Amino acid sequence: MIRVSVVGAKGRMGSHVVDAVNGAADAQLALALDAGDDLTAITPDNTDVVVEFTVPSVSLDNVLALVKQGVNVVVGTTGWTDDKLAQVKAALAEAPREGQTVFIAPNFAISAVLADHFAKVAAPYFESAEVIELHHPTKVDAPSGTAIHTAQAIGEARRAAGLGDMPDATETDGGSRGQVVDGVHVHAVRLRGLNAHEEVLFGNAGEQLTIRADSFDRISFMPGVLLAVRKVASGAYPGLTVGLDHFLDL
Ligand SMILES: NC(=O)C1=CN([C@@H]2O[C@H](COP(=O)(O)OP(=O)(O)OC[C@H]3O[C@@H](n4cnc5c(N)ncnc54)[C@H](O)[C@@H]3O)[C@@H](O)[C@H]2O)C=CC1
Ligand SMILES: O=C(O)C1=N[C@H](C(=O)O)C[C@H](O)C1
Repeated sequence: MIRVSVVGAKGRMGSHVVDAVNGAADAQLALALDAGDDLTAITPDNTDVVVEFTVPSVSLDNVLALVKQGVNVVVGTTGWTDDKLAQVKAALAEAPREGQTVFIAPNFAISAVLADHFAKVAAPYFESAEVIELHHPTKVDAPSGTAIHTAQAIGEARRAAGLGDMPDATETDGGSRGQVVDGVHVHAVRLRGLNAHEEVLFGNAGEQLTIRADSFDRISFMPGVLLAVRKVASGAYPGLTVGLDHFLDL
């Protein structure tokens, strides 16, 4: 039995994770904590893997504290920058237990992970690429962590293929062209009724490729969360790993 504690357990994602762990034959819920609860209650004596879904402003501090407390962490919260990832790596280097793991996924839905992968494959073949993410209006961050990850993957693939800047004659822009992430324009839509959606547009003269992933319900993230919990509990991924693609045979 994998003993799983959930941090952010009262949130939209955390509450689904509590249900998913309770419904898994090989996992059992240890602690379910939320804002104001004492994180130091989580120790290797009661927990094998912590699942952290909180808010970008607190996630780094939670992860650093949990690493210091000797537990493995699966993180779904967004807001990760290179600087924050470097702090996690440094904390892991000083971790009290050998082989401790932090796993961070911008997105746990298989549709989103595959969309990201297909975008990486397509990127070298197109002159233009833009990312549009569409979410529920209660989301606090924009653009989404997934869209940033996708844009970075496209930027990296374009660089590796020796592609230059994308064609764009815009001379005046009051913000309509979106946020530029690694040379890729990213647009965020917030609309009542939506959950989590992403569209990647690729263009060449006379043709377009659209890759789209839709998460209609938060249950779509749960198989990925449980996969990550199992992989991390196996001890086969010491250190920091980012992206569910590492656990899929892509
Ligand atoms: N990686 C993925 O597949 C997904 C990631 N997300 C990300 O997960 C995060 C959470 O999203 P939601 O669940 O929709 O947000 P939410 O606002 O519904 O839940 C956040 C929870 O964290 C709690 N919290 C705040 N500060 C805390 C602290 N210091 N310690 C413990 N708990 C604390 C809040 O009280 C709340 O219950 C966001 O960053 C979101 O973008 C959301 C969906 C999928
Ligand atoms: O806040 C959300 O809902 C989501 N957040 C993640 C992100 O920012 O990419 C993952 C998914 O898009 C849902």
